[in-house]
Amino acid sequence: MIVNKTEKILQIKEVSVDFDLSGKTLRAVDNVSLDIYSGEIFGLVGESGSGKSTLATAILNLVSSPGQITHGEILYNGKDVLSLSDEELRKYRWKDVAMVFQAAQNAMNPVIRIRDQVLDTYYAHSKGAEKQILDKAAELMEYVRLDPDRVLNSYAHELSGGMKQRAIIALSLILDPKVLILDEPTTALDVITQAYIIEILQKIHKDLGITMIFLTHDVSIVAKVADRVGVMYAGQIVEVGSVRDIFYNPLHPYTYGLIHAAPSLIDDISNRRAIPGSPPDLINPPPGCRFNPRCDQCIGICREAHPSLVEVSEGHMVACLKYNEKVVNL
Ligand SMILES: Nc1ncnc2c1ncn2[C@@H]1O[C@H](COP(=O)(O)OP(=O)(O)OP(=O)(O)O)[C@@H](O)[C@H]1O
Repeated sequence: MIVNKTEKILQIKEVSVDFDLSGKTLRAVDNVSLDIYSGEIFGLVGESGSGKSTLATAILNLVSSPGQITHGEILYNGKDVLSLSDEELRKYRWKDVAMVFQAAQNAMNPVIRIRDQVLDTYYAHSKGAEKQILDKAAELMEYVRLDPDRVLNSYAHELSGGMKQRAIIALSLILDPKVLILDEPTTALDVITQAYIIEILQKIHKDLGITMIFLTHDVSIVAKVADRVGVMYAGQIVEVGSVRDIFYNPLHPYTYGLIHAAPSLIDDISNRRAIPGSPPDLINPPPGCRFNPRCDQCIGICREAHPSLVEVSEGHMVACLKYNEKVVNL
């Protein structure tokens, strides 16, 4: 797949999302700016609670109470997503940008057959003849290597976890979205099924030219599939770069820690190093760099000054005071 680095299909500009929790504000996404290029696979990695899912729901303008997008702009092909009418939003979701939610298998409707879930989804976002929609659903089921007759006539509980996940991926493609967001698409599946689903997603990407955003805490998946990677920590983007930049030349101590904490089957487990401590409470994050309490390279200024995201080489950006010019020159 050729990535067109000049065509930004999504532009996320200084977006913040707050959750109002009994008078206290939890900022789950803090001033995030990110461009997604047409045709790429973008991997967004970070520990649980770093804000990946919240950012994805913001892209769909689907943040629900007590959450709210409190700042910023999201553009899809230049169109302002946050000011779309309800009708425009219905079309935008699924037709322009579709999302496979985390643990979506468990959220399938247990009392209707998959074929009816396909039709319900389709009619919630568009119009069409039933036969045509079901023919297309059958094609997509075959595409994800499921038996269309069997699956379309099944209830969710009649399918294995891996089959349900593939059925949901097929369903997410029913309205030909241009961008597909996958939130932990392989979590809770065994490693063989994980590899199978990743292979199917890579084929979908190659054949359909669809832009994909993978949200995951599993850096090994991202290393395998992504063109570019964004690293999130405590609601902020701390590093963005090509997969090569991130895995061969990680600049942020958190990125380095995340990569070196990941278990590998071929590597000696004793080489793995867990990142000490845990992510901060987002209601009351530490001043300065949010990673400073866990960072082995922390210097005094890191507890006071907030690092901004700076470009250190083409397309490789990092938010660490070591790379902020004024601080480096101190
Ligand atoms: N509906 C909600 N109400 C209150 N707080 C929320 C809500 N949804 C998310 N949060 C908070 O926002 C922060 C970011 O959560 P989010 O689910 O976006 O992270 P994540 O990186 O996707 O993690 P995970 O992979 O575990 O879902 C967390 O502190 C979480 O507790």
